[in-house]
Amino acid sequence: MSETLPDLLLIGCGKMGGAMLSGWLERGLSRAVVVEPYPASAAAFAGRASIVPDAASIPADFRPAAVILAIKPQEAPASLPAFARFAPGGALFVSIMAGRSVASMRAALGERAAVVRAMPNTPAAVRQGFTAAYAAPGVTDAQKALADALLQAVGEVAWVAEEDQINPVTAVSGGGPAYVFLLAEVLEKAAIEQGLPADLARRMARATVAGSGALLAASPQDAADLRKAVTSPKGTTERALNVLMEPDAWPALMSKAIAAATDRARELAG
Ligand SMILES: NC(=O)C1=CN([C@@H]2O[C@H](COP(=O)(O)OP(=O)(O)OC[C@H]3O[C@@H](n4cnc5c(N)ncnc54)[C@H](O)[C@@H]3O)[C@@H](O)[C@H]2O)C=CC1
Ligand SMILES: O=C(O)[C@@H]1CCC=N1
Repeated sequence: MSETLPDLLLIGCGKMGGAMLSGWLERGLSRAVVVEPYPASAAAFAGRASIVPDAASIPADFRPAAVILAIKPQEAPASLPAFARFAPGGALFVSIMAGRSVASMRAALGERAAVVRAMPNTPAAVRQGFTAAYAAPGVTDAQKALADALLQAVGEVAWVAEEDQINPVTAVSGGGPAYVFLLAEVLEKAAIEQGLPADLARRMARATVAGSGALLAASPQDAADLRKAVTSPKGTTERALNVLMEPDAWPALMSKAIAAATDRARELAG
């Protein structure tokens, strides 16, 4: 992997596109053009990337190696045709849109467009993301290597062999940070209910989630073993886990939640 990432065109600089751009800029990017109609969304990148409001304003001489599609999946049919002109030049389209299928993107970009579907997550902003990616037929080895380098620049990467596998990935790791942040929220609330001051509850919840994540990242042990290491026989944690791990509690709820999100990703195929 080269030290500096190649020229990129980012379409949509919202929460996820912005998170990835932060990571790429930190890593070193030769040139980035960002198409973002709402100036406030991209304001944090002024001076570090060229920000333009629409496809017509992209500098005529700009030849991006990759075009990152980071708009909402519902906006793709109306927005993508304006970028089809980059396909014949060999640009790789990397879509992070939930659900939106390769077939529907090629309907807008041209049937020969080289497309990778990737599903990152917001820890990419601190280069600790996880992305699973799928390379559509026709993507060359060099293009796949380019996508891999871009995605690795903001965290860990895995490739899947079947396009549909991106949909459960979207449910698990794409949305996963939201479930972890929800854990911090409900832990804080429960601490306050037990009489702790609000500022202490907030600090405890954040530090516990962040510290546990750091331990999990650093440890070769399974999550279950790290859990068991906290759980003294006949102790306090065991009492809490008896509630959380009842058959209709966390395990069943998580299965139901992930199935619901996977179904929604499939609905967004287009
Ligand atoms: N937020 C997340 O954690 C993740 C989001 N994604 C995917 O990333 C995509 C973006 O999601 P978010 O960043 O959350 O949404 P967002 O709403 O924060 O960002 C979308 C951005 O696109 C801009 N935009 C709209 N139309 C445009 C156009 N025609 N040209 C250029 N920019 C345009 C909007 O102004 C906005 O800033 C979605 O497809 C989503 O499925 C994927 C993984 C995780
Ligand atoms: O909620 C969503 O649809 C997007 C995809 C994964 C995370 N955010």
